[in-house]
Amino acid sequence: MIEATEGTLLWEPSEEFKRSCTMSRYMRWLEEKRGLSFPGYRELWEWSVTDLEAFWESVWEFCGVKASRPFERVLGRREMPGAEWFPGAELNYAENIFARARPGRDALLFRSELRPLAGMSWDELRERTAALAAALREAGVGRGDRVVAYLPNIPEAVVGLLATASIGAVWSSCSPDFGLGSVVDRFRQIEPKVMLAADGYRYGGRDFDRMGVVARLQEEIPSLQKTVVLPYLNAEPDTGTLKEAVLWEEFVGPHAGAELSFEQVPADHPLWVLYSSGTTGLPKAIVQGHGGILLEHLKVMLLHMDVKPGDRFFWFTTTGWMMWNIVVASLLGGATALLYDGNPGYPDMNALWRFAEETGMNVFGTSAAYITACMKAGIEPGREFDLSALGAVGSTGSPLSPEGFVWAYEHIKRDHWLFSTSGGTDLCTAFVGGVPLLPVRCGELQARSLGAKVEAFDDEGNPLIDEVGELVITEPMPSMPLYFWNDPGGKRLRDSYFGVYPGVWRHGDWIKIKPHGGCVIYGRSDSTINRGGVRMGTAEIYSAVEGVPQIADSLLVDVQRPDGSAYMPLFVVLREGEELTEELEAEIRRRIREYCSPRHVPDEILAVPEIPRTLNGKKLEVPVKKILSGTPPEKAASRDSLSNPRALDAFVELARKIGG
Ligand SMILES: CC(=O)CC(=O)O
Repeated sequence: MIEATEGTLLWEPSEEFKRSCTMSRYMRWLEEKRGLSFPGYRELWEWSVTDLEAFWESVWEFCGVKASRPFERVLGRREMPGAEWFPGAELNYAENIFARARPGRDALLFRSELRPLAGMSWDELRERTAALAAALREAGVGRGDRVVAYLPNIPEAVVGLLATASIGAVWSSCSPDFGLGSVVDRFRQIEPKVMLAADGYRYGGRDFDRMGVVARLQEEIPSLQKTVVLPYLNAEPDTGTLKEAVLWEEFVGPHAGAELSFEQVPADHPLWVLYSSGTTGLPKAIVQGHGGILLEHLKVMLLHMDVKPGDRFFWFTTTGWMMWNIVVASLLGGATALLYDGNPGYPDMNALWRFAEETGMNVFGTSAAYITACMKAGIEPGREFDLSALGAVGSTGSPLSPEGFVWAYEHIKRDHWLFSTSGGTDLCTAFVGGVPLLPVRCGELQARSLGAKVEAFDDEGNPLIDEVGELVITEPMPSMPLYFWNDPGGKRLRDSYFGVYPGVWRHGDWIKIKPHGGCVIYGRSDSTINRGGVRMGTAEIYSAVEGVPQIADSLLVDVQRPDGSAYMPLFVVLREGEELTEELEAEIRRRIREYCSPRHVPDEILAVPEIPRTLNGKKLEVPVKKILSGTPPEKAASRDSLSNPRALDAFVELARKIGG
């Protein structure tokens, strides 16, 4: 039995592992080509966040970026917001993916509840991408136009992204289990020309026909000129109720055999739009660029996740989470990207471990919540499956508990590299996490990533070591948002990240940086709720819940229990004379499932007299979450800053009951 205590040494890379990892090769390359020698990772990291230009230039060179025009400077401007990366360069993200193609080998391996295990070779990926790109062009899509996808995590989504990027258009995806309202709130903002949509999907053995939602999306998004329907659930979906709709094969078929060409775009040309939603307003439509994403993803894949040509890389995700973009980025390392669409707990909790055996998976990435669920289910993947190819397990989404670390070493396999990693949608990367040269300690992320000057700040903006503080990034990173869509003057972007510490990125997580460089993340300091790979701001859930006539107000928090499991209660304030009946609860759950996502249906619905609010009317999500997690109420919230301090009492009482 290994003791689940934070800081316990769980695994050390062997000398051979260290010698052969790409990070070591990069260090040898720096010595040989740049005359730079570093005794260890810590010194390398210090250099990477100090001499930003030299570091990012070396990543460009070492990783062999393909560009039709070189950059004039690495950083035009260094300040945040507004840093300018690689001015002068012209390139294409998709071209860089295909530059690492391994002819005759599988680019993708996929399986879903509807499709058996199958591969797609690099040649086929190229052909399909070329055909779709040509079809999009013919449909009038050009540089800067938006193509959106309401597709599951299947090869067509990867083809869609690469085709869109190849022609310089802008990609954006939502998973088909997102409800109508969430998709409209995202896609309508960016005025797409074309939508690629699946007719439905299967999850946990149940079929979900989405043609009704697709029809409603067409009504709600007037900019759409064409909808391409992928028969995924049904061989012959009924497109009768749709306007300007065409089946996938009819759309791309006439372009079979087209040549794939790559529009050359500046580094800051928009590549895709990701979304992050908070407590108020529409989800932020975050725009990231070809050059910035390419450099950051090459760094993460090659140096931090140590993805090598021929590796089989998997992360359990949907197309509505940035980890899907990371899965696509594994192609930059020459890996085969593994895609899985379905319920990871169906038909039982071994579903993904079975997939790991079938595919000879080398890297198994998932959410901390999934590891905790496996632990609770008492499964024994290491005993039941041949995981001999598995070298690394990655965890993200929320902090992995010490028990989760120990479970992985005791029940997956003793000799593997478990990296817990953290970052987010806003940069589409992990900026704290895996380093193949360092040991794994229980409950810790190994280190801050290269080029990521992550610090813990106190309220006054002083850096902290060995104390919990706000996670900030004090130097620009290339994958930071170029801008938010529809944010003239950049006000919303500034308010979102730079409002607390001017010129410094405040991420919205709590972090402790330990003296030896390991980090512990304590979850969100804001109120985004990430469940099973679907990240949603509470504003969207409130709008679904508060649309129920009997509900006057609501509050949702996702609390992590000490054993790592999640508890997500929804608090509702009922209108005068109403009662929280079973029917009312069912209606609330139905609305959340349909308008937001099934993953955000609460564990429990509880009636409270009032929702605590700040003096300027904001719901007190973080303090309530802290109280329910066991923080003494007087430390969690200052009653003076509340408009209704008495409202806290119900939560303090509940915390006592659940032993928080
Ligand atoms: C890498 C990550 O940070 C993923 C997430 O939690 O959204």
